[in-house]
Amino acid sequence: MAYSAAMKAAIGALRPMLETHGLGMQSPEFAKHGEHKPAQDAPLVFVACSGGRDSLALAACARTVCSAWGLRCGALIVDHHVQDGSEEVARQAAQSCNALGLEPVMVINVDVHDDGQGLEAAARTARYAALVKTAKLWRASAVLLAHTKNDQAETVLIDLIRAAGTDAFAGMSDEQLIDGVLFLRPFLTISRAQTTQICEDAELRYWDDPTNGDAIPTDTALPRDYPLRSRIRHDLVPYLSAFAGCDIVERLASVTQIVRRDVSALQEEAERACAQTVEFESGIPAAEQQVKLFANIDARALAQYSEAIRYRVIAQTLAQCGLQFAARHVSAVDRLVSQWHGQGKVSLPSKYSAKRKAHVIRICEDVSHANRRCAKSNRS
Ligand SMILES: Nc1ncnc2c1ncn2[C@@H]1O[C@H](COP(=O)(O)OP(=O)(O)OP(=O)(O)O)[C@@H](O)[C@H]1O
Repeated sequence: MAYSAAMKAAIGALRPMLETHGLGMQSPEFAKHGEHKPAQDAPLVFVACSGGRDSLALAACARTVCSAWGLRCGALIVDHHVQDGSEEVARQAAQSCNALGLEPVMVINVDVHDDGQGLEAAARTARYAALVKTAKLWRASAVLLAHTKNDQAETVLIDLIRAAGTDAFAGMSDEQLIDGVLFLRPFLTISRAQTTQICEDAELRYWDDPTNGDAIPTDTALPRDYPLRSRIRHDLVPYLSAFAGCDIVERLASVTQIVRRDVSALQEEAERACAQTVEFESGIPAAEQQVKLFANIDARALAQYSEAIRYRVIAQTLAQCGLQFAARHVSAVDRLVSQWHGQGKVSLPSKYSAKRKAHVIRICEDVSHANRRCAKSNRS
């Protein structure tokens, strides 16, 4: 395999991230250069591979690093069956991963149900569920995702368009625990041009998703029915770069690194505040329905915190109750905390509402407020 500058940069990004998570060299005997056969019970790292340039480049780099350090390295390819020819794309991706020497290489078929969130979001939900399930089954130490610096910049712009608040500038995290499975994004400092170069150097045949709009000339705007991410990549990013006279991907990606530090400090404080002021309890499940979570917020205790922390605690609480809420719901609940004058309940999505009685704000289904006995809190 050719060790181009792009490959060296990508491996340089991957190695410290694996080491940070205890996935470094498995034995001093692996200090010698070259490939080493991992022990049967060596930690297993999976690459989530779509067959695109980014994840095939990651597969090549991960296989190189893992075989040098005595780690096992496999690939998970999810076939969503939502596009024509997806079986062939998955088959080709599996073939490339096998040829690179990854093992095991698995194609996972998923059913995508669009319950109103949109096909793209439904596919993502199904994909992560499949990755989590398989990673657990194989007791994998980590699943690597190939989001690049370009994906990061596009994510910031998408979130800004959707008015996601401060966290929009933080972009994606380079590590994330989902249902107990560690997901790592080692390529957030690597560009799409670099992953393309790695694939070309290694003669890896990658697939370009037609909805990315790569086939449409750069001077023609993508039709509005293309995914937002594709339109941002194809139209907005080049426009912003030309407008600002700089590489806007580079700028946005470096902003995320700065903001992530601040956001994680705020988030840690919010989690502490949440532990001190919110209690969750299970609602009574209707037949065959999932148990719903209700919450009791100690409004007097929460009022001691700054607005920034209060908003995070409330947002976190609503999210944990499984609600798809908007910013206006958070500020309305906050008014029960910070501008309390005996006002009525705040209506929330999914037939939930928030109602304050004495110093306790109870968040539950509307019908359950009626059954509310005096909400107890062990704090006064
Ligand atoms: N079908 C899939 N199977 C397994 N992993 C996937 C799949 N789709 C996406 N991923 C993982 O999620 C990452 C981000 O997905 P996204 O759809 O944003 O990227 P992509 O354009 O498909 O990236 P790539 O160029 O690697 O294919 C991918 O790089 C890959 O690691």
